[in-house]
Amino acid sequence: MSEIIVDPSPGSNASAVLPARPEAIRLDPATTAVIVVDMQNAYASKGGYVDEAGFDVAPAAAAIGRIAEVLDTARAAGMTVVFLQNGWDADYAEAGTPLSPNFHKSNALKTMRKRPELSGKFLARGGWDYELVDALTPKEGDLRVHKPRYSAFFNSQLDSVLRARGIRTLVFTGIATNVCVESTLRDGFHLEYFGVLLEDATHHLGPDFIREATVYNVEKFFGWVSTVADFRTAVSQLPPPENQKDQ
Ligand SMILES: C/C(=C/NC(N)=O)C(=O)O
Repeated sequence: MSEIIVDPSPGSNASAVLPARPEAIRLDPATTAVIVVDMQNAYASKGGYVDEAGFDVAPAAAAIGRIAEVLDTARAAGMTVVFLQNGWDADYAEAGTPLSPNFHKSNALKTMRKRPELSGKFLARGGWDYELVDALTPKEGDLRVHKPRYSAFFNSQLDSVLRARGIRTLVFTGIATNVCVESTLRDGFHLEYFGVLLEDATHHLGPDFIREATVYNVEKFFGWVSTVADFRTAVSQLPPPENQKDQ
């Protein structure tokens, strides 16, 4: 039996076949975006929100290195890179009132209410916590999209930014595997995007079984699962895009 290769953009003349579970998937750089989910100090640095709320941020360091590798490979192939940044305005109007479930479920808001000395510190635009980690600074041509909830498809510019570029496939990296990464990949599925999770370029919040649950969900129901090494091997074989030739 021949290998099944899922092809989100049939007819493209330059594409890479990414080994993935449950099937290989074809990546056309013109219609593929790498999505970097919330690689902000809040989620990946000591002293940020997640650390202060009692989660382990140490494993984020390994994810940062692997994401940097993915981005170098993607940019060299001419893929779109989108950095998502989670948070709200400095007055927290976007965070919601007690009529919003976010007010009650956000661990950032809860931690600040419990420890008033931290008030105004977490996930506020303009603050250190909201900023991307230094090691993952966007380069020329990369896009940044602000998001106020776990799924980047709600109350954000993401869908129109992707549609305007003809993007069909989203390759996911970032934090947290089981919260914003999974929420965004799931909503992308319902909007007809093909979602690929690079499982070792993400970090989860909570016990390890929750990471396994996300990987299972993606592989079985919502998309495809692959690795940084397979992404690098497959995508680095592509010719450089026209605008990068002879440079
Ligand atoms: C818990 C949490 C997750 N965010 C994310 N980027 O996955 C939060 O924002 O409070």
